[in-house]
Amino acid sequence: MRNILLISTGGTIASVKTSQGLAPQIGPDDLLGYVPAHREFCRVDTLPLLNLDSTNMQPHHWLQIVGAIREHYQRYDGFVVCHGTDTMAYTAAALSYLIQKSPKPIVVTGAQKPIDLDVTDARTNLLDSLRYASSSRSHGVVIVFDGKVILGTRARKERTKSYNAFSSINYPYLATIQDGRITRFFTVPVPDGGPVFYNQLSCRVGLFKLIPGMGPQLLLAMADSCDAIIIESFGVGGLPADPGCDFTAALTQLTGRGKTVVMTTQVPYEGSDMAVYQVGHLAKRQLGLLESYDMTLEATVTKLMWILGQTCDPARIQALYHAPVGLDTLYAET
Ligand SMILES: NC(=O)C[C@H](N)C(=O)O
Repeated sequence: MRNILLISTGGTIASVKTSQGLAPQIGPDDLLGYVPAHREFCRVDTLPLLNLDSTNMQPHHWLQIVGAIREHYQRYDGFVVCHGTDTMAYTAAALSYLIQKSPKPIVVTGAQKPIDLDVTDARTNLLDSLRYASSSRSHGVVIVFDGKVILGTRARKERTKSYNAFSSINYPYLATIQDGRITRFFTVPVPDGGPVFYNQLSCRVGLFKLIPGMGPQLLLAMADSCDAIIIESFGVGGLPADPGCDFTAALTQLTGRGKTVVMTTQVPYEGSDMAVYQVGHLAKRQLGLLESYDMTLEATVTKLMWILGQTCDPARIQALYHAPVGLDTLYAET
């Protein structure tokens, strides 16, 4: 029988109704009490780590989760982290950078409805997660939700209310879980030499979402508090150069100040490719912008936080950014 550590951090799964709306109050022992069938395939210990609506989840909380997994890594075969859905994709991506090459599974899960309701997705999600974490064929950071297994670097919350809240972006689902049966579509090889833990992040990463008519002033204002700025542009990625809102001078200024600037897209699927159009080509070739290609925004943000936690050397930042981690990108730029 496999030994699993269940770590609770709050979220709807652990919430109860209060006069001010849902608030997380159910601890991990009680969560486990709702899924007695887990006893057929695993032994579970519990760790009440945090009690947050995931809107309040901060990078220092990610480091706390990593610290807990690191401390108990040798003692358990797998880990299940119960988490709110709102920022779950960020946490799963952050854990994928902070715990690399893990031969043991680290499953992040949650629910759209509290576990104490009669009609809820919480019990299925928790039981599926324990089952996936109990398999010797599982490893690395994943989200298990609504019967799907999604790579930690590829998840995005796409629905605010439905049970099928999460999608895998620009990458197939690893597996489905239905009626207790895991169907694996392919096996991601376990990298040698793991696990590798990291314990530093930088919060000096910002996001600038472009809308028509917006000038570069706000972007420039971000420079004081950010070492890396992600520009969420249109289509495959480009920068306006209209005389009324020309971004060229602002970008030259930012990169001249040593800022890392990454282009990503507002379009949900298929990613960026700045070389396609003149509006992107110039920014990439002349202004030295990086781009996210097929990476999710969540992965781009947390990868930059992880990189800036280690170095401020531009060449090293670029090299780390372009090196795929946890299959976060299928593009390798040299
Ligand atoms: N479904 C949920 O878990 C939403 C909740 N607000 C959270 O992210 O903590």
